[in-house]
Amino acid sequence: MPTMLTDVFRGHPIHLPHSHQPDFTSLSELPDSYTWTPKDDPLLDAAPSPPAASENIPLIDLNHPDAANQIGSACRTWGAFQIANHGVPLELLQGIEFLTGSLFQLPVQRKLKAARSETGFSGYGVARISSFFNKQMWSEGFTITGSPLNDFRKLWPQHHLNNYCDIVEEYEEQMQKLASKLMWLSLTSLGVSEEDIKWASANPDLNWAQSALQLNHYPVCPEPDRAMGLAAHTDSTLLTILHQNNTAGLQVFRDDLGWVTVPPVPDSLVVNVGDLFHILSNGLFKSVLHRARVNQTRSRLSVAFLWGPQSDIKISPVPKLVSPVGSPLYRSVTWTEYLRTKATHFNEALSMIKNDIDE
Ligand SMILES: C=C1C[C@]23C[C@H]1CC[C@H]2[C@@]12CCC[C@@](C)(C(=O)O1)[C@H]2[C@@H]3C(=O)O
Ligand SMILES: O=C(O)CCC(=O)C(=O)O
Ligand SMILES: [Fe+2]
Repeated sequence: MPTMLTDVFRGHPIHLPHSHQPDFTSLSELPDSYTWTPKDDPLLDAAPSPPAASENIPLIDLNHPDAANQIGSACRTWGAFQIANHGVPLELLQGIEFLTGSLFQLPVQRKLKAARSETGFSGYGVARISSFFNKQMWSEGFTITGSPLNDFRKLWPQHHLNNYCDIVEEYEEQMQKLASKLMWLSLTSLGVSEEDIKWASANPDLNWAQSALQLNHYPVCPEPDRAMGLAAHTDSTLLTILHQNNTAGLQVFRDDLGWVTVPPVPDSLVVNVGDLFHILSNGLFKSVLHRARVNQTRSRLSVAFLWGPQSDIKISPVPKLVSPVGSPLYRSVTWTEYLRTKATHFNEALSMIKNDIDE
C-alpha cells in the first residue's frame, strides 16, 4: 500500500497558529502582522518597466478541434489557462461553492473543532506555506483528501452530512476525469503518447492518480492593497483545477508582464501547471507562480483540485522530451517525496531535484 496523502506530513510537523486566527469580520484596520511589504515578499509589487500591454491567460473552449494545441501552447507560455465547455455540471460547481460558503460561515469555534493537526493533512486552518512567511495571510482554508466524513462530522449535524459528502465525492470524480483529459491533451501536443508514459494510462479508471481539495476563503479586508490572501507559490501537483466565485483575486506571474489578474469567467475553470508536470515535461511546461489578493467589499471563495500520481509512482522527464544528446533536467521523484521536500524547502524544492548538468 503506497503512502496516502493523509500520511505525507506525519514526520514533518509544522507549527500553524490556527487558533490565533483573528475574527476577520471585526477588524476595521489591518493589524501589523497582516501588513505585507516588499521585505516580506520581494515580488510583492513586481511590475515590468515599461508597463506591459494588458494580456491574459487564454480562455480555451474544450470542444474546439484545436484545443490540444491551444492547451499545449498555454502550458508553455503561461503555465495556466481557463477552460469553457469542460463538461462539469454547473449544478456541481454551484454545489461545491455553496458547501464552501457554508463551511466558512460557521463560527470560528466550530471550525476549530476540525482544525488540521501539526502533522495532519486534512482539516481547517491557515495555508501550509504560512510557516515560510513572517506575515500572516488574509485567508482561511480547509483541506480534504479521501472521504471528508470524519472532518465534516465535527462541523455539521448529521442531516447535512450525506449531502455534503456526496457533493465532494462527485466533484472529485468529475475533476479527476477532467484533469486526466487535460493532461493527455497537453501531452499529445508535445507528441507524447500512452506508450511513452507507462504509469499514466488515459483509461478512465485512473487508479494511478490521487488528489486533494483545498477550499479557500478570503474575507472582506479593510486594507486590501497592504494585505495578502495567499502568498506567491507554485503548486506541487501535476495539474490544479480551480473554481473561483465571481470575485477576482487570483494572479499569475510572468517574467515579462509581472502579476496578471485572472478574471472570473462564469462557468469556466482555471487550470494551473504544477511542479510535477514541469518535471515530467522536462521543463517545457511552466509551473506557474500564482497568488491570491483580497478585496475591500466582496469576500472571495475558491476551490482547488490538486491532482497528482499515487505515491509509489516515480515522476521523471519523459525520455522523448529529453534531446538525444542532452540529459534530463530533473531527477525522478514521487509525489510524497516532493511534497515533503516542499514542506521543508518551499520554493527551493524544484531546484533541489534539478540535475547538475555539466556545461
Ligand atoms: C497536496 C498538497 C498540495 C498543497 C500541500 C498539500 C495539501 C494542500 C496544498 C496547498 C493548497 C494551498 C497552497 C499550497 C501551496 C499550500 O500551502 O497547501 C498547496 C500545497 C502545494 O501545492 O504545495
Ligand atoms: O484562491 C485562489 O485563487 C488560489 C488558490 C491556490 O492557489 C491554491 O489553493 O493552491
Ligand atoms: Fe495554488
